[in-house]
Amino acid sequence: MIRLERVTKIYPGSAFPAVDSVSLEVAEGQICMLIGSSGCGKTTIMRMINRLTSITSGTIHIGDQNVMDMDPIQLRRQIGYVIQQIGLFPHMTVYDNIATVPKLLWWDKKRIAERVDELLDLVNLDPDTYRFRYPRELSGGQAQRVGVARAMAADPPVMLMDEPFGAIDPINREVLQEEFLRIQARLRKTIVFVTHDIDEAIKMGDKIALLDAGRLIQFGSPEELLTKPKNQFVKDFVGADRTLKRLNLLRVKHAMLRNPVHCLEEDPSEKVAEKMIEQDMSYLLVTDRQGRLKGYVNLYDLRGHKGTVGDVVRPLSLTVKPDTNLKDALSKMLSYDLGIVVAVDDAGRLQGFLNTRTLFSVVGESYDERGGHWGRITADGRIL
Ligand SMILES: Nc1ncnc2c1ncn2[C@@H]1O[C@H](COP(=O)(O)OP(=O)(O)OP(=O)(O)O)[C@@H](O)[C@H]1O
Repeated sequence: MIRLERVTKIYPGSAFPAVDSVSLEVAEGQICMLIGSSGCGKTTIMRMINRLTSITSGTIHIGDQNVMDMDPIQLRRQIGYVIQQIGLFPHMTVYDNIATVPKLLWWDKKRIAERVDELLDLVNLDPDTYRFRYPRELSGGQAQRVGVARAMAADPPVMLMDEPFGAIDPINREVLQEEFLRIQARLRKTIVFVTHDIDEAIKMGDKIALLDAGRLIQFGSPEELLTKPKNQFVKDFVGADRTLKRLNLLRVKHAMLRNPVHCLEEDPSEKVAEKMIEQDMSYLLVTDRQGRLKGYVNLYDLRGHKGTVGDVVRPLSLTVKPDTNLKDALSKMLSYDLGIVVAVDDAGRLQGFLNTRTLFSVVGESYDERGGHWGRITADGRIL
Protein backbone atom coordinates (compact mmCIF):
# COMPACT_ATOMS: atom_id res chain seq x y z
CA MET A 1 0.00 0.00 0.00
CA ILE A 2 1.19 3.51 -0.80
CA ARG A 3 -0.49 6.40 0.99
CA LEU A 4 0.04 10.11 0.35
CA GLU A 5 -1.42 12.51 2.91
CA ARG A 6 -1.59 16.18 2.01
CA VAL A 7 1.72 15.97 0.21
CA THR A 8 3.08 19.31 -0.98
CA LYS A 9 6.23 20.21 -2.86
CA ILE A 10 7.46 23.73 -3.34
CA TYR A 11 10.73 23.88 -5.26
CA PRO A 12 13.15 26.47 -3.90
CA GLY A 13 12.61 29.85 -5.50
CA SER A 14 9.26 28.89 -6.93
CA ALA A 15 6.13 30.88 -6.12
CA PHE A 16 3.64 28.03 -6.61
CA PRO A 17 3.67 24.48 -5.31
CA ALA A 18 4.57 21.87 -7.95
CA VAL A 19 2.45 19.44 -5.91
CA ASP A 20 -0.30 20.94 -3.80
CA SER A 21 -1.70 18.97 -0.85
CA VAL A 22 -2.24 15.70 -2.69
CA SER A 23 -3.81 12.81 -0.78
CA LEU A 24 -4.36 9.41 -2.31
CA GLU A 25 -3.99 5.75 -1.49
CA VAL A 26 -2.95 2.87 -3.72
CA ALA A 27 -4.05 -0.48 -2.33
CA GLU A 28 -1.68 -3.42 -2.38
CA GLY A 29 -1.50 -5.10 -5.77
CA GLN A 30 -3.20 -2.22 -7.58
CA ILE A 31 -2.10 0.12 -10.35
CA CYS A 32 -2.65 3.84 -9.87
CA MET A 33 -2.24 5.92 -13.03
CA LEU A 34 -1.06 9.51 -12.59
CA ILE A 35 -2.21 11.66 -15.46
CA GLY A 36 -2.43 15.36 -16.22
CA SER A 37 -1.01 17.93 -18.55
CA SER A 38 2.70 18.65 -18.77
CA GLY A 39 4.15 20.16 -15.59
CA CYS A 40 1.24 19.14 -13.34
CA GLY A 41 3.55 17.40 -10.87
CA LYS A 42 3.45 13.73 -11.85
CA THR A 43 7.20 13.12 -11.88
CA THR A 44 7.63 15.14 -8.69
CA ILE A 45 5.16 12.82 -6.92
CA MET A 46 7.09 9.75 -8.07
CA ARG A 47 10.40 11.23 -6.99
CA MET A 48 9.01 12.07 -3.57
CA ILE A 49 7.82 8.49 -3.10
CA ASN A 50 11.35 7.14 -3.54
CA ARG A 51 12.90 10.23 -1.94
CA LEU A 52 14.85 11.41 -4.96
CA THR A 53 13.09 14.71 -4.19
CA SER A 54 12.38 15.99 -0.69
CA ILE A 55 8.83 16.50 0.57
CA THR A 56 7.97 20.07 1.65
CA SER A 57 5.03 18.97 3.82
CA GLY A 58 2.69 16.02 4.26
CA THR A 59 3.56 12.34 4.61
CA ILE A 60 4.09 9.35 2.37
CA HIS A 61 3.73 5.85 3.74
CA ILE A 62 4.66 2.57 2.08
CA GLY A 63 2.88 -0.13 4.05
CA ASP A 64 2.99 1.17 7.60
CA GLN A 65 6.34 2.89 7.19
CA ASN A 66 6.80 6.59 6.70
CA VAL A 67 9.32 6.94 3.87
CA MET A 68 11.05 9.72 5.82
CA ASP A 69 11.91 7.20 8.54
CA MET A 70 13.52 4.83 6.07
CA ASP A 71 17.07 4.82 4.82
CA PRO A 72 16.79 6.24 1.26
CA ILE A 73 19.07 3.59 -0.24
CA GLN A 74 17.14 0.75 1.44
CA LEU A 75 13.90 2.39 0.37
CA ARG A 76 14.94 2.58 -3.28
CA ARG A 77 15.95 -1.06 -3.30
CA GLN A 78 12.39 -1.95 -2.34
CA ILE A 79 11.02 0.10 -5.19
CA GLY A 80 11.44 -0.77 -8.85
CA TYR A 81 11.78 2.42 -10.90
CA VAL A 82 11.22 2.45 -14.65
CA ILE A 83 11.73 5.66 -16.56
CA GLN A 84 11.31 6.65 -20.16
CA GLN A 85 14.38 6.97 -22.42
CA ILE A 86 17.29 7.06 -19.99
CA GLY A 87 16.49 3.62 -18.68
CA LEU A 88 19.46 1.40 -19.38
CA PHE A 89 23.18 1.82 -18.73
CA PRO A 90 24.57 2.02 -22.28
CA HIS A 91 27.98 0.51 -21.53
CA MET A 92 26.52 -2.55 -19.81
CA THR A 93 25.00 -5.67 -21.35
CA VAL A 94 21.36 -6.60 -20.87
CA TYR A 95 22.55 -9.14 -18.30
CA ASP A 96 24.49 -6.57 -16.27
CA ASN A 97 21.69 -4.04 -16.51
CA ILE A 98 19.15 -6.47 -15.08
CA ALA A 99 21.64 -7.75 -12.49
CA THR A 100 22.36 -4.27 -11.07
CA VAL A 101 20.24 -4.47 -7.92
CA PRO A 102 20.80 -8.21 -7.22
CA LYS A 103 24.55 -7.49 -7.34
CA LEU A 104 24.12 -4.63 -4.87
CA LEU A 105 22.27 -7.08 -2.66
CA TRP A 106 25.19 -9.54 -2.90
CA TRP A 107 23.21 -12.35 -4.47
CA ASP A 108 25.44 -15.23 -5.57
CA LYS A 109 26.26 -15.60 -9.28
CA LYS A 110 24.05 -18.62 -9.90
CA ARG A 111 21.01 -16.98 -8.35
CA ILE A 112 21.58 -13.82 -10.40
CA ALA A 113 21.98 -15.78 -13.65
CA GLU A 114 18.77 -17.68 -13.00
CA ARG A 115 16.90 -14.51 -12.13
CA VAL A 116 18.07 -12.71 -15.29
CA ASP A 117 16.89 -15.58 -17.48
CA GLU A 118 13.60 -15.82 -15.62
CA LEU A 119 12.96 -12.11 -16.09
CA LEU A 120 13.93 -12.12 -19.77
CA ASP A 121 11.44 -14.94 -20.27
CA LEU A 122 8.83 -12.99 -18.36
CA VAL A 123 9.16 -9.95 -20.62
CA ASN A 124 9.20 -12.15 -23.73
CA LEU A 125 12.85 -11.82 -24.72
CA ASP A 126 14.75 -15.01 -25.48
CA PRO A 127 17.62 -15.11 -22.93
CA ASP A 128 20.10 -16.76 -25.34
CA THR A 129 19.53 -14.08 -27.96
CA TYR A 130 19.47 -11.00 -25.77
CA ARG A 131 21.47 -11.73 -22.62
CA PHE A 132 24.76 -10.29 -23.84
CA ARG A 133 23.50 -7.55 -26.13
CA TYR A 134 24.16 -3.89 -25.43
CA PRO A 135 21.29 -1.40 -25.23
CA ARG A 136 22.26 0.10 -28.63
CA GLU A 137 21.59 -3.32 -30.17
CA LEU A 138 17.95 -3.32 -29.02
CA SER A 139 14.81 -1.77 -30.47
CA GLY A 140 12.94 0.80 -28.36
CA GLY A 141 10.36 -1.77 -27.31
CA GLN A 142 13.01 -4.37 -26.41
CA ALA A 143 14.97 -1.79 -24.39
CA GLN A 144 11.82 -0.90 -22.51
CA ARG A 145 11.19 -4.57 -21.71
CA VAL A 146 14.72 -4.83 -20.34
CA GLY A 147 13.97 -1.68 -18.28
CA VAL A 148 10.90 -3.38 -16.81
CA ALA A 149 12.91 -6.57 -16.15
CA ARG A 150 15.62 -4.56 -14.42
CA ALA A 151 13.09 -2.79 -12.19
CA MET A 152 11.66 -6.17 -11.19
CA ALA A 153 15.00 -7.87 -10.61
CA ALA A 154 14.95 -7.92 -6.81
CA ASP A 155 11.20 -8.55 -6.78
CA PRO A 156 10.30 -5.21 -5.19
CA PRO A 157 6.74 -5.01 -3.85
CA VAL A 158 6.36 -1.46 -5.21
CA MET A 159 7.04 -0.19 -8.72
CA LEU A 160 7.16 3.38 -9.97
CA MET A 161 6.83 3.65 -13.73
CA ASP A 162 7.34 7.06 -15.29
CA GLU A 163 5.93 6.93 -18.81
CA PRO A 164 7.61 3.60 -19.46
CA PHE A 165 5.96 3.20 -22.87
CA GLY A 166 5.94 6.89 -23.79
CA ALA A 167 8.51 6.68 -26.57
CA ILE A 168 7.16 3.50 -28.13
CA ASP A 169 5.11 3.47 -31.32
CA PRO A 170 1.38 2.79 -30.85
CA ILE A 171 1.43 -0.82 -32.02
CA ASN A 172 4.33 -1.96 -29.85
CA ARG A 173 2.92 0.11 -27.06
CA GLU A 174 -0.27 -1.92 -27.06
CA VAL A 175 1.74 -5.13 -27.07
CA LEU A 176 3.79 -3.92 -24.09
CA GLN A 177 0.65 -2.81 -22.24
CA GLU A 178 -0.94 -6.23 -22.74
CA GLU A 179 2.23 -7.98 -21.64
CA PHE A 180 2.55 -5.78 -18.64
CA LEU A 181 -1.02 -6.45 -17.55
CA ARG A 182 -0.42 -10.17 -18.00
CA ILE A 183 2.67 -10.00 -15.80
CA GLN A 184 0.86 -7.83 -13.26
CA ALA A 185 -2.05 -10.27 -13.03
CA ARG A 186 0.50 -12.80 -11.81
CA LEU A 187 2.83 -10.68 -9.70
CA ARG A 188 0.37 -8.21 -8.19
CA LYS A 189 2.81 -5.36 -7.52
CA THR A 190 1.67 -2.07 -6.07
CA ILE A 191 2.30 0.36 -8.91
CA VAL A 192 2.25 4.09 -9.53
CA PHE A 193 2.34 4.66 -13.27
CA VAL A 194 2.69 8.04 -14.99
CA THR A 195 1.18 8.52 -18.41
CA HIS A 196 0.10 11.28 -20.79
CA ASP A 197 -2.32 9.00 -22.53
CA ILE A 198 -5.87 8.80 -21.20
CA ASP A 199 -6.51 5.55 -23.10
CA GLU A 200 -3.49 4.00 -21.42
CA ALA A 201 -4.76 5.24 -18.04
CA ILE A 202 -8.20 3.73 -18.63
CA LYS A 203 -6.81 0.45 -19.84
CA MET A 204 -4.13 -0.09 -17.21
CA GLY A 205 -5.41 1.61 -14.08
CA ASP A 206 -7.33 0.24 -11.13
CA LYS A 207 -7.40 3.88 -10.11
CA ILE A 208 -6.68 7.09 -12.00
CA ALA A 209 -5.39 10.25 -10.31
CA LEU A 210 -6.02 13.25 -12.55
CA LEU A 211 -3.84 16.25 -11.67
CA ASP A 212 -3.87 19.86 -12.76
CA ALA A 213 -1.24 22.41 -11.70
CA GLY A 214 -0.16 20.27 -8.74
CA ARG A 215 -3.67 19.63 -7.45
CA LEU A 216 -5.53 16.36 -7.47
CA ILE A 217 -8.73 17.02 -9.41
CA GLN A 218 -10.28 13.56 -9.36
CA PHE A 219 -9.19 10.22 -7.97
CA GLY A 220 -11.26 7.19 -8.81
CA SER A 221 -11.64 4.09 -10.94
CA PRO A 222 -11.57 4.51 -14.74
CA GLU A 223 -15.30 3.76 -14.67
CA GLU A 224 -15.88 6.64 -12.24
CA LEU A 225 -13.91 9.13 -14.30
CA LEU A 226 -15.84 8.16 -17.41
CA THR A 227 -19.30 8.05 -15.90
CA LYS A 228 -19.04 10.64 -13.12
CA PRO A 229 -16.50 13.24 -14.20
CA LYS A 230 -16.31 15.72 -11.35
CA ASN A 231 -16.17 18.86 -13.44
CA GLN A 232 -15.65 20.23 -16.92
CA PHE A 233 -11.87 19.84 -16.67
CA VAL A 234 -12.24 16.08 -16.16
CA LYS A 235 -14.83 15.87 -18.94
CA ASP A 236 -12.50 17.64 -21.34
CA PHE A 237 -9.58 15.52 -20.27
CA VAL A 238 -11.27 12.16 -20.74
CA GLY A 239 -12.67 13.35 -24.06
CA ALA A 240 -16.02 13.71 -25.70
CA ASP A 241 -15.90 10.05 -26.67
CA ARG A 242 -15.94 8.90 -23.07
CA THR A 243 -19.06 6.88 -23.72
CA LEU A 244 -17.22 4.86 -26.35
CA LYS A 245 -14.18 4.56 -24.12
CA ARG A 246 -16.33 2.72 -21.61
CA LEU A 247 -16.72 -0.07 -24.14
CA ASN A 248 -13.09 -0.89 -23.48
CA LEU A 249 -13.77 -1.39 -19.80
CA LEU A 250 -16.85 -3.53 -20.10
CA ARG A 251 -16.95 -7.15 -21.11
CA VAL A 252 -19.52 -9.09 -23.05
CA LYS A 253 -20.58 -10.81 -19.82
CA HIS A 254 -21.58 -7.45 -18.37
CA ALA A 255 -23.99 -6.75 -21.17
CA MET A 256 -25.16 -10.05 -22.62
CA LEU A 257 -28.60 -11.44 -22.13
CA ARG A 258 -28.19 -14.73 -20.36
CA ASN A 259 -30.07 -17.95 -21.05
CA PRO A 260 -31.38 -16.95 -24.45
CA VAL A 261 -34.29 -18.88 -25.87
CA HIS A 262 -33.00 -21.81 -27.93
CA CYS A 263 -33.91 -25.31 -29.07
CA LEU A 264 -32.05 -28.62 -29.28
CA GLU A 265 -30.70 -30.06 -32.51
CA GLU A 266 -32.79 -33.19 -32.05
CA ASP A 267 -36.08 -31.29 -31.68
CA PRO A 268 -38.55 -31.95 -34.52
CA SER A 269 -38.52 -29.08 -37.00
CA GLU A 270 -42.28 -28.83 -37.24
CA LYS A 271 -42.73 -28.47 -33.47
CA VAL A 272 -40.04 -25.79 -33.28
CA ALA A 273 -41.58 -23.94 -36.22
CA GLU A 274 -44.95 -23.93 -34.47
CA LYS A 275 -43.42 -22.50 -31.32
CA MET A 276 -41.56 -19.85 -33.29
CA ILE A 277 -44.73 -18.73 -35.04
CA GLU A 278 -46.54 -18.66 -31.71
CA GLN A 279 -43.78 -16.50 -30.23
CA ASP A 280 -43.38 -14.42 -33.38
CA MET A 281 -39.72 -15.42 -33.81
CA SER A 282 -37.97 -15.54 -37.14
CA TYR A 283 -34.78 -17.23 -36.00
CA LEU A 284 -33.67 -19.33 -33.05
CA LEU A 285 -30.38 -20.53 -31.61
CA VAL A 286 -29.67 -24.28 -31.54
CA THR A 287 -27.58 -26.26 -29.06
CA ASP A 288 -26.87 -29.92 -28.37
CA ARG A 289 -27.88 -31.60 -25.12
CA GLN A 290 -24.70 -30.40 -23.42
CA GLY A 291 -25.59 -26.82 -24.23
CA ARG A 292 -22.94 -26.46 -26.94
CA LEU A 293 -23.90 -24.00 -29.62
CA LYS A 294 -24.62 -25.59 -32.99
CA GLY A 295 -25.82 -22.51 -34.88
CA TYR A 296 -29.23 -21.10 -35.65
CA VAL A 297 -32.32 -21.94 -37.65
CA ASN A 298 -34.74 -19.66 -39.40
CA LEU A 299 -38.44 -20.17 -39.75
CA TYR A 300 -38.26 -20.31 -43.52
CA ASP A 301 -36.04 -23.44 -43.41
CA LEU A 302 -38.13 -25.15 -40.75
CA ARG A 303 -41.54 -24.73 -42.32
CA GLY A 304 -42.69 -27.97 -43.87
CA HIS A 305 -39.43 -29.74 -42.97
CA LYS A 306 -40.05 -33.30 -41.77
CA GLY A 307 -36.79 -34.04 -39.94
CA THR A 308 -35.09 -32.49 -36.94
CA VAL A 309 -33.66 -29.05 -36.44
CA GLY A 310 -30.14 -30.49 -36.74
CA ASP A 311 -30.71 -31.11 -40.48
CA VAL A 312 -31.24 -27.46 -41.30
CA VAL A 313 -29.11 -25.71 -38.70
CA ARG A 314 -26.87 -22.96 -40.07
CA PRO A 315 -23.49 -22.21 -38.52
CA LEU A 316 -22.85 -18.84 -36.90
CA SER A 317 -20.00 -16.98 -38.54
CA LEU A 318 -19.05 -15.20 -35.34
CA THR A 319 -19.03 -15.96 -31.65
CA VAL A 320 -17.33 -14.18 -28.78
CA LYS A 321 -16.31 -15.14 -25.25
CA PRO A 322 -17.96 -13.65 -22.15
CA ASP A 323 -14.61 -12.00 -21.36
CA THR A 324 -14.24 -10.31 -24.75
CA ASN A 325 -14.34 -6.55 -24.27
CA LEU A 326 -17.34 -4.76 -25.69
CA LYS A 327 -15.29 -2.64 -28.06
CA ASP A 328 -13.94 -5.77 -29.78
CA ALA A 329 -17.41 -7.35 -29.79
CA LEU A 330 -18.90 -4.24 -31.39
CA SER A 331 -16.20 -3.94 -34.01
CA LYS A 332 -16.73 -7.62 -34.90
CA MET A 333 -20.47 -7.06 -35.17
CA LEU A 334 -19.83 -4.15 -37.49
CA SER A 335 -17.24 -5.90 -39.63
CA TYR A 336 -19.40 -9.03 -40.00
CA ASP A 337 -22.44 -6.85 -40.59
CA LEU A 338 -24.36 -8.71 -37.91
CA GLY A 339 -27.10 -7.42 -35.66
CA ILE A 340 -26.36 -9.94 -32.95
CA VAL A 341 -23.38 -11.73 -31.55
CA VAL A 342 -23.52 -14.90 -29.49
CA ALA A 343 -21.27 -15.61 -26.52
CA VAL A 344 -19.95 -19.11 -25.85
CA ASP A 345 -17.57 -20.36 -23.15
CA ASP A 346 -14.29 -22.18 -23.83
CA ALA A 347 -16.17 -25.46 -24.30
CA GLY A 348 -18.45 -23.83 -26.90
CA ARG A 349 -21.49 -23.78 -24.59
CA LEU A 350 -24.05 -21.08 -25.19
CA GLN A 351 -23.77 -18.33 -22.56
CA GLY A 352 -25.80 -15.45 -23.89
CA PHE A 353 -26.08 -12.95 -26.67
CA LEU A 354 -25.69 -9.30 -27.43
CA ASN A 355 -27.42 -7.16 -29.96
CA THR A 356 -27.07 -3.49 -30.83
CA ARG A 357 -29.82 -2.62 -28.36
CA THR A 358 -28.03 -4.24 -25.44
CA LEU A 359 -24.87 -2.41 -26.44
CA PHE A 360 -26.68 0.90 -26.54
CA SER A 361 -28.23 0.21 -23.15
CA VAL A 362 -24.82 -0.50 -21.69
CA VAL A 363 -23.12 2.64 -22.89
CA GLY A 364 -26.17 4.80 -22.39
CA GLU A 365 -27.07 6.51 -19.16
CA SER A 366 -29.62 3.87 -18.20
CA TYR A 367 -27.04 1.15 -17.79
CA ASP A 368 -27.50 -0.92 -14.65
CA GLU A 369 -23.96 -1.41 -13.34
CA ARG A 370 -24.81 -4.62 -11.55
CA GLY A 371 -25.02 -6.51 -14.82
CA GLY A 372 -26.89 -6.93 -18.01
CA HIS A 373 -30.43 -7.48 -16.94
CA TRP A 374 -32.86 -5.60 -19.08
CA GLY A 375 -35.95 -7.66 -18.63
CA ARG A 376 -37.75 -9.36 -21.41
CA ILE A 377 -36.56 -10.21 -24.89
CA THR A 378 -39.08 -9.77 -27.65
CA ALA A 379 -39.36 -12.39 -30.31
CA ASP A 380 -37.14 -10.58 -32.76
CA GLY A 381 -34.41 -10.17 -30.16
CA ARG A 382 -35.33 -6.68 -29.06
CA ILE A 383 -34.95 -5.89 -25.38
CA LEU A 384 -37.74 -4.30 -23.42
N1 LIG B 1 14.11 20.66 -9.89
C1 LIG B 1 13.15 21.56 -10.10
N2 LIG B 1 13.28 22.84 -9.71
C2 LIG B 1 12.28 23.73 -9.87
N3 LIG B 1 11.09 23.45 -10.45
C3 LIG B 1 10.91 22.19 -10.86
C4 LIG B 1 11.93 21.18 -10.72
N4 LIG B 1 11.44 20.01 -11.23
C5 LIG B 1 10.19 20.29 -11.67
N5 LIG B 1 9.88 21.58 -11.45
C6 LIG B 1 8.60 22.25 -11.78
O1 LIG B 1 7.58 21.59 -11.05
C7 LIG B 1 6.42 21.43 -11.85
C8 LIG B 1 6.03 19.96 -11.94
O2 LIG B 1 7.03 19.27 -12.66
P1 LIG B 1 6.97 17.71 -12.93
O3 LIG B 1 8.23 17.30 -13.64
O4 LIG B 1 6.65 17.00 -11.68
O5 LIG B 1 5.73 17.64 -13.90
P2 LIG B 1 5.18 16.46 -14.81
O6 LIG B 1 3.73 16.41 -14.57
O7 LIG B 1 5.95 15.22 -14.56
O8 LIG B 1 5.49 17.04 -16.24
P3 LIG B 1 5.74 16.27 -17.64
O9 LIG B 1 4.48 15.58 -17.97
O10 LIG B 1 6.04 17.41 -18.58
O11 LIG B 1 6.90 15.34 -17.42
C9 LIG B 1 6.73 22.08 -13.19
O12 LIG B 1 6.21 23.36 -13.21
C10 LIG B 1 8.24 22.08 -13.23
O13 LIG B 1 8.71 23.18 -13.98
